[in-house]
Amino acid sequence: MSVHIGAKQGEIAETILLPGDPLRAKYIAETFLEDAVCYNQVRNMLGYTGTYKGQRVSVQGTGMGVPSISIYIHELMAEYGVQNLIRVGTCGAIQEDIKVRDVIIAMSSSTDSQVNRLRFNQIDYAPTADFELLHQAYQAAVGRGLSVKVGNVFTSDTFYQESLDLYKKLASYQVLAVEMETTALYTLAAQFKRKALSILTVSDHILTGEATSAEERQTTFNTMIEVALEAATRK
Ligand SMILES: O=P(O)(O)O[C@H]1O[C@H](CO)[C@@H](O)[C@H]1O
Ligand SMILES: O=c1cc[nH]c(=O)[nH]1
Repeated sequence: MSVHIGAKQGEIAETILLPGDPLRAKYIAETFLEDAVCYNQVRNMLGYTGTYKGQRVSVQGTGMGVPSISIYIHELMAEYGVQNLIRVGTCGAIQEDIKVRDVIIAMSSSTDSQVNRLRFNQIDYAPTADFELLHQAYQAAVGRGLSVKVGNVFTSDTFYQESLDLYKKLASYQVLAVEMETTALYTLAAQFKRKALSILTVSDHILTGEATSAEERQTTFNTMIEVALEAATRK
């Protein structure tokens, strides 16, 4: 096992879905994977491996924020050889034409986290999605008639803000939504020369206050998972 993941070598697939919430990992495994087996219960950060349309796929909770996801994806790539990493998360929209339940594919991510400034000696690195995964996910989403937006998202170190001024400014520079992990995912995947993508369901609108019910979130969430699995397993 690695420090935070209790799996034996070979128990984790090369392709993995990454929700923040470990109970969402359980839900995905039970709902979408066949013969799913739980490989991790350390810190209750559940991880499962099963098959989707005959191909091996894992799903691992990452927790919330850059430090937490960084630990899990570092170990998944360094210790378990994971190659394709797709975050399936929620986000808060900041564009007027984006509504709750829409699906966003993060082409790139801006951040207020200092981790990349530290990593790159104060320069601004631009964390970017893997183009092939992005293209496959976009095609899968459009093929389902989904309202999907592709663009820059903001990875924040804070969930609660005292003022919305920064988000209004980011919106005016075409940033689509706010979440808390994508910058770390794209940067670490690049470091390890692996493929990564973030697909996000809009759970709330930060500027209008619009929010989804739990039932609505579930339905949209299912569609997003199908898009992620299709993108991950397309040949
Ligand atoms: O739904 P998940 O994947 O956890 O993602 C979003 O939700 C959490 C905040 O509630 C943060 O982790 C944010 O990125
Ligand atoms: O990080 C997040 C996720 C969902 N909604 C938000 O407002 N922020």
